[in-house]
Amino acid sequence: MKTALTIAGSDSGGGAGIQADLKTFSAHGVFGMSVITAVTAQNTKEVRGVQNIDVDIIRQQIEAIYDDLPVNAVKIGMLSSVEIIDTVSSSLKERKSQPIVLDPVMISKSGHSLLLPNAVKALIEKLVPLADIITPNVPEAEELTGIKIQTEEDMVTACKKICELGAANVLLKGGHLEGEPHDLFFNGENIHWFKGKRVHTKNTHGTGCTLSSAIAANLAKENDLYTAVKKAKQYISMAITHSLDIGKGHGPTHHFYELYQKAGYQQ
Ligand SMILES: Nc1ncnc2c1ncn2[C@@H]1O[C@H](COP(=O)(O)OP(=O)(O)O)[C@@H](O)[C@H]1O
Ligand SMILES: Cc1ncc(COP(=O)(O)OP(=O)(O)O)c(N)n1
Repeated sequence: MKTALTIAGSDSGGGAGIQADLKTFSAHGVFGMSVITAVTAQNTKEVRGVQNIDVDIIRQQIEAIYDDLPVNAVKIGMLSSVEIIDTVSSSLKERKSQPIVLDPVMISKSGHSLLLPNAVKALIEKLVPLADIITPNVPEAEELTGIKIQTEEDMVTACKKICELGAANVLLKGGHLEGEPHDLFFNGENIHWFKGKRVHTKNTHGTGCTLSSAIAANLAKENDLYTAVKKAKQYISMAITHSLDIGKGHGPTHHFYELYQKAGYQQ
């Protein structure tokens, strides 16, 4: 069985973070492992509190996994401080080889900051060059590049700038723009649009986490990067189509393996 590791924060409400990642891995038939970097007190409406995990225990979690278990792909999510970014990047550098998907989590849908402002520079310098692909949403790409993104042309300009920052590949998610949710893939040379159809629902909590961990799961299963993104886009579209109307805020994406099989999702 293939394996994937998520290095991210815990969402007590189960819709985003580590919980969304592990559900996504399972739905792909991939064995999931986790390194928890922060615990959030969160539900579909709000983030009430955040407790970062001590960097020593973050390092120990990574070492415990790599000293014993195979890791076929890694997804990085919420790493909120410079210290945590330094710890994770230096530990992963030592362990090389596996593909890394970086979701540069900055702010939750409910508006809570999940990355300290002084940590953006560390994310760019330490994590971006380590990743095989980075998957910012529009506000995150704006923060990384300083470019205001309002159109698909702006997305192209921002993707190119993110590659200049050292990213090998970029998937800039278009969910925050008006119109259909088209995501732009740029590999440093060519662009490709992964087109979506907007599902008119408020239940989109954890969409970014779900997409990035689906890419990681598909990479763990030895798909090439383009195919991994293509399948992940199919997966997130279904996960939003069948999202759950639970909680009083943004309900979560849906992750049942049988549902995806019935809908014809090609694993
Ligand atoms: N309402 C929607 N219907 C269909 N796809 C969507 C919708 N909202 C977002 N997406 C897709 O979900 C993925 C996550 O996008 P986005 O919401 O922009 O990221 P984030 O959760 O990081 O803010 C992208 O592939 C995006 O195109
Ligand atoms: C613990 C934790 N990590 C990441 C996020 C952000 O997740 P995302 O998939 O971008 O979903 P929304 O917050 O935008 O719904 C999070 N909320 N919590």
